[in-house]
Amino acid sequence: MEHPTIKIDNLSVSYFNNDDYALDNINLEANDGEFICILGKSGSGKSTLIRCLNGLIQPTKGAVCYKGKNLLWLKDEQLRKVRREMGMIFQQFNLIPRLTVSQNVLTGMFGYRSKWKNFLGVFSEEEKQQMENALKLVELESFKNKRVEKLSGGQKQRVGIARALVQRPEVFLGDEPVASLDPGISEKIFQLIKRVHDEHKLLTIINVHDVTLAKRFATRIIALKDGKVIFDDKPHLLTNEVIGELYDMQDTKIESQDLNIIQNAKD
Ligand SMILES: Nc1ncnc2c1ncn2[C@@H]1O[C@H](COP(=O)(O)OP(=O)(O)OP(=O)(O)O)[C@@H](O)[C@H]1O
Repeated sequence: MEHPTIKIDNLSVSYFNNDDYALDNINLEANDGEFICILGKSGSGKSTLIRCLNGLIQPTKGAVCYKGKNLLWLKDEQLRKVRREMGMIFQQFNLIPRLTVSQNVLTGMFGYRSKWKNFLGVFSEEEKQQMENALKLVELESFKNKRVEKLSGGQKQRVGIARALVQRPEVFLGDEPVASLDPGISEKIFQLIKRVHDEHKLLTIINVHDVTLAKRFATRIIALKDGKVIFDDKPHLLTNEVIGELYDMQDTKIESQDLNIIQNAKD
């Protein structure tokens, strides 16, 4: 039997092992080809959910399964393999600032190589070619010898995408990847993520505050409120009423310009 790429069963997470749940009984399946955006107010549980998907956070109750395997049951080596198949980008980029663009991208291959090769920093011609291809896709070939600390936020996120790409991922995760970027740059980063998604036929799951971006790029939107899923459907079905409920604006008539205010109101 074919398993869903990701299946979440009765997932709850409490950071303090008490009744205060960051995620409260989540159930969902996600499959290759889906471009899922997770929406929700600050503190609604978006980051917690995305970090459960690759085992960075463990469930307090319930299970996260990747291709039919419960992450909790995997041995360290198996979990490393799963993580290798899940490229991830972050709000603060998580790059190594003093290293160059190409060195940062090459670190994305570490999961495929021996420890001593990583320690010595020796890469084959094929690996270097993979790095060049990824930099070409994110249009940073001419920056490859530049230190990452000298780059703009948008360029740093493109390095993050290239690093995730050389992992040869099957799942692409983003934890607020555009929250620190200007709207125009955010749009470009989403276009790039969509291109990577389409070319590699990935399952993409991205946390985002920007309702407009989510509606434009996602094939499915999941909305979280207080750790619970309150909407899980196609973007065009995300009505202003649901958006109002999501952001506690039920009594306000939401006009399209309000979406810009919502998306910029992080806290
Ligand atoms: N490391 C942690 N220790 C304790 N509580 C945490 C931790 N991380 C998150 N929480 C709590 O869990 C809840 C969900 O947080 P989470 O970061 O998942 O939400 P979020 O929707 O991603 O928020 P934001 O948009 O601000 O990043 C919040 O109440 C938060 O305070």
